[in-house]
Amino acid sequence: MDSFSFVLFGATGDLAKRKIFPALYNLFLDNRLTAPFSVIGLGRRNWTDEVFQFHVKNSLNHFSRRFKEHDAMLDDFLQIFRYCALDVTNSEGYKAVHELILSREKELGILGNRVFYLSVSPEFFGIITSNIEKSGIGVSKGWKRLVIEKPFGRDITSARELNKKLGQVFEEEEIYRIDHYLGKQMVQNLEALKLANPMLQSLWDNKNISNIQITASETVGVEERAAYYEQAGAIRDMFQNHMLQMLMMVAMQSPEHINPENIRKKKSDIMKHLRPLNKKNTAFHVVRGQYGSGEINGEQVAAYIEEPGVESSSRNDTFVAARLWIDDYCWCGVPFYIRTGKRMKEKSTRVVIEFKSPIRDLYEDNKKTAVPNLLIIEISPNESVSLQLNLKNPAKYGKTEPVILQFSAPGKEAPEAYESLIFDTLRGDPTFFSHWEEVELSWNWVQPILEAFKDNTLPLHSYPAGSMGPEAAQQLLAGDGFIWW
Ligand SMILES: NC(=O)C1=CN([C@@H]2O[C@H](COP(=O)(O)OP(=O)(O)OC[C@H]3O[C@@H](n4cnc5c(N)ncnc54)[C@H](OP(=O)(O)O)[C@@H]3O)[C@@H](O)[C@H]2O)C=CC1
Ligand SMILES: O=C1O[C@H](COP(=O)(O)O)[C@@H](O)[C@H](O)[C@H]1O
Repeated sequence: MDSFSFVLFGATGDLAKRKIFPALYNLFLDNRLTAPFSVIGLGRRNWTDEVFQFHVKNSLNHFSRRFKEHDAMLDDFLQIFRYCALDVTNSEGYKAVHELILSREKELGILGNRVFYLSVSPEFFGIITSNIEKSGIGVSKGWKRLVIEKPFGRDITSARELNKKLGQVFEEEEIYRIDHYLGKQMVQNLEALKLANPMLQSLWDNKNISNIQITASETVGVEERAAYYEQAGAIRDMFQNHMLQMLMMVAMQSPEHINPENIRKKKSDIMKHLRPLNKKNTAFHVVRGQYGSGEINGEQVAAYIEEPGVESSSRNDTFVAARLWIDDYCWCGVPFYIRTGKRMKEKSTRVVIEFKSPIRDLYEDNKKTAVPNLLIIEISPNESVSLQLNLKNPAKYGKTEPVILQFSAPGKEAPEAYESLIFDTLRGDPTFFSHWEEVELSWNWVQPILEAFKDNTLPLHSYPAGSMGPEAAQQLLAGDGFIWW
């Protein structure tokens, strides 16, 4: 690993304290940050280095499971942090940032490699990159990398505009677009599951698979994010990015050689073969929902339209389900079902692969008890891979019964998503970041849905909080002879 400066815009904000500082700390504790490095936090608040270091310590106390008071490693870690007050819209302010970066590079022997991490509202992405260029802080003897958070635009037009702005300062290879789902160990494992297991690889196609389901259900509601969520809805918040990224990871063909370029190409190929929606057929393939009041874990919760900051007339989507078709030789004829929603029955992100069921024909007597073979990949929170098989139970006179073989992945010890994504940024591995081509193709695919939602040409189904979404989402599969697993 090279030495580097980590310049964090939005260092006083929520994401920095919850995810970025704990991720850096874990990497530090694990000796994965071996070369000299400097962290420079930026925000509008008038903080000193000491106040900033105290803030980082507090964040670790709350959000890092490895925090220990009075730890020598902790003290060493905090000493690396410096703070500079900056209003990102004021180009003059970048001079002080530049001086601080240079003086720390000199002091620590850092070779000019710089990460610019934009943990700020996307409205600032353009102005910050332009000021990085104007101020000269992007010019050094080393490499430069830009890390940005979602949302990347709010539709195809704004995403293209944003990308054009970033492209004036950074090359595509220098831009690391975070989709934290790509940092989850089980999403990264989707690739290995196929590639390292010829048995599964040989079954991964339309000859053997009847349908694939991807679910991300959450029990939380809109929380304190109504201002953002009212503009986003489930379609922009989860579907366009996390859900489509998981689809690409599940469906992509194995490249001959594993490298970031080949993986990206294979992922983009999936998006290129997604059958496009249009105004007429969107209602047939997409279900829009919004939670009503209900009960979750024994507690009564309010309807979406009663949440603070939400208009009582809001028709925003808190649930989306869709049927997608990939028109290529491998997946032709296999429906992919995707659903995501807030205030659902359980917190679970999972991929279920349902295999075709010849057993029903072979064992007439067992028609009612035999189930299809399922490969269930639980992405979070209980990382695991399970296989549902049918076996005869001698205690029940040889009746066939479903049995589950399960492997539980070591969730707690594995690096968290941000840890592995920040580490990949530092070592320059873009495999698990969203490439512009994938982002553009994703926006392009969801665009008719955005328009249908805006024009209200799709019904808005209410679902009780604590359920698995509206009945219409069940019907989406029932019409094809399937059920959600
Ligand atoms: N929080 C989360 O869990 C997640 C967040 N994200 C994304 O991460 C990004 C940051 O989100 P989050 O941390 O929640 O946001 P916050 O509102 O908590 O923090 C915003 C940060 O931006 C800084 N800021 C705002 N205006 C200016 C300005 N004019 N000049 C300089 N700094 C400014 C604030 O500094 P100060 O207050 O000191 O001015 C603060 O540090 C967003 O893009 C968000 O969509 C993505 C996934 C999850
Ligand atoms: O990006 C987002 O993801 C979270 C869900 O993430 P998870 O890692 O807990 O599955 C979601 O709650 C949030 O609305 C969205 O912005």
